[in-house]
Amino acid sequence: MLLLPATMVHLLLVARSGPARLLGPPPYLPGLEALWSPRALLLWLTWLGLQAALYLLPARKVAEGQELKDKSTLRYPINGFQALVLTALLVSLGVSAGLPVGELAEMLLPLAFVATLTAFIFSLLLYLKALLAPTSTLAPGGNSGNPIYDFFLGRELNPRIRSFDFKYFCELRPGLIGWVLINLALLMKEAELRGSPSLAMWLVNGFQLLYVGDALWQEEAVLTTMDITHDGFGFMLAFGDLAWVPFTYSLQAQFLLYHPQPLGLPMASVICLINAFGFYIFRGANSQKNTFRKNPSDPRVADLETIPTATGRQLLVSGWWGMVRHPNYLGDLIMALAWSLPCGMSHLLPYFYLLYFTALLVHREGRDERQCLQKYGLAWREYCRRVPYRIVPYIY
Ligand SMILES: NC(=O)C1=CN([C@@H]2O[C@H](COP(=O)(O)OP(=O)(O)OC[C@H]3O[C@@H](n4cnc5c(N)ncnc54)[C@H](OP(=O)(O)O)[C@@H]3O)[C@@H](O)[C@H]2O)C=CC1
Ligand SMILES: CC(C)CCC[C@@H](C)[C@H]1CC=C2C3=C(CC[C@@]21C)[C@@]1(C)CC[C@H](O)C[C@@H]1CC3
Repeated sequence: MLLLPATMVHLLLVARSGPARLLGPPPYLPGLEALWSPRALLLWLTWLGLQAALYLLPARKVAEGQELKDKSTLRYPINGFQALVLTALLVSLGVSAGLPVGELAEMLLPLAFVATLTAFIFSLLLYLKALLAPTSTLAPGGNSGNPIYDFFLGRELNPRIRSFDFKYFCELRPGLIGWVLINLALLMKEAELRGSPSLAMWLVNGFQLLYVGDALWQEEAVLTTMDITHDGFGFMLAFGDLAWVPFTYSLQAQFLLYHPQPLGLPMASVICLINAFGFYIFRGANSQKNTFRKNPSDPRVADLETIPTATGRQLLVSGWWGMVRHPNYLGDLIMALAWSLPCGMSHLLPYFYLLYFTALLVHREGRDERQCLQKYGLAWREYCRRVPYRIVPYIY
């Protein structure tokens, strides 16, 4: 809990330092005056308020989540993409009225600090709220009796006030949309400093906007992820969603602002192809599974080979899910590589996301395997026999 915020601050400091050495010591230790700013606090609270207001707007659809322990289901508004578009409109209006969005680039440190503070306070409130929650609403993990462990993992599965779902809100809105807004601010700052944004900055902005736009367009799919169906809402997700995502996922754009990299058109085209290839696998695999889970007789998936399980559900064993057991992770990792390549090969720092993400997905894959083995038993073993590789064909 201390190491994660410290790592984030280290990354922010190193990205703006001359040598930009990921593995070196931080260039300096920031004093409280560099971290604390009432303006950053006000900006951050306004941002959270705006995203909460957009969440409460009428949605194009209200989706039902997975069945809970007590056989009930929760309802979720599907209006994340709408929130992204409305935020973009508001930011465009602000920019045309002279709002200095580029200045955000200089406020990242105090903003990351207030986001971390918010995550700590929020997690504490969530922990206290869980003390009053009925046992049926608690998450399978995160209720060990060890307060530090439970504070980290989160005790309540879907903490809500009326229909406002805190975990679902945080997972997709303030952090994910904040990430692309920070990228945009870095792009505008670069244009201000150097006359126009570099090609590398355009690519990083474009690729990551595509990723975030896609996540919000496919918002309903998040309802079946283990974060929503299995994990409690505690410090790990609160900090991950509110601070880690916007301030470390934008590291490549931060690096480019302080360390401009030459990028020619031929190399840029190759990088675009790599991103497109990763996105094709990522989206293809995710859509195939989502379509199949919604309706196995859908003509787009009806011809795929499957393994029956004792639960009545089937497992896909051909198509994307017959290639490796987590084809979506493979696509995601290929995209992560494409986001770092525009930053050149001179530094390790822009590759931090790729390294961290590999570790996160390998760990996540292990967790998912254990849950699937528990859920599907012998059928899962048969699936593993038929599809022996986890993420990368013939390698892992
Ligand atoms: N950028 C980031 O920081 C992160 C991105 N992600 C991305 O989010 C997306 C969702 O990831 P995540 O929730 O981890 O995992 P998945 O979308 O891969 O979901 C795993 C679930 O899929 C179902 N499943 C597994 N194998 C099969 C099969 N052969 N046939 C049918 N169903 C199967 C099982 O659930 P069931 O059988 O119950 O349906 C399993 O529990 C991924 O694309 C991932 O890359 C994830 C984490 C972080
Ligand atoms: C702080 C820790 C080291 C780890 C925190 C993990 C979180 C940052 C991630 C856990 C699962 C996530 C998902 C996404 C973003 C990152 C977190 C919140 C997506 C929303 C990214 C876009 C994809 O299309 C869907 C993802 C679902 C899981």
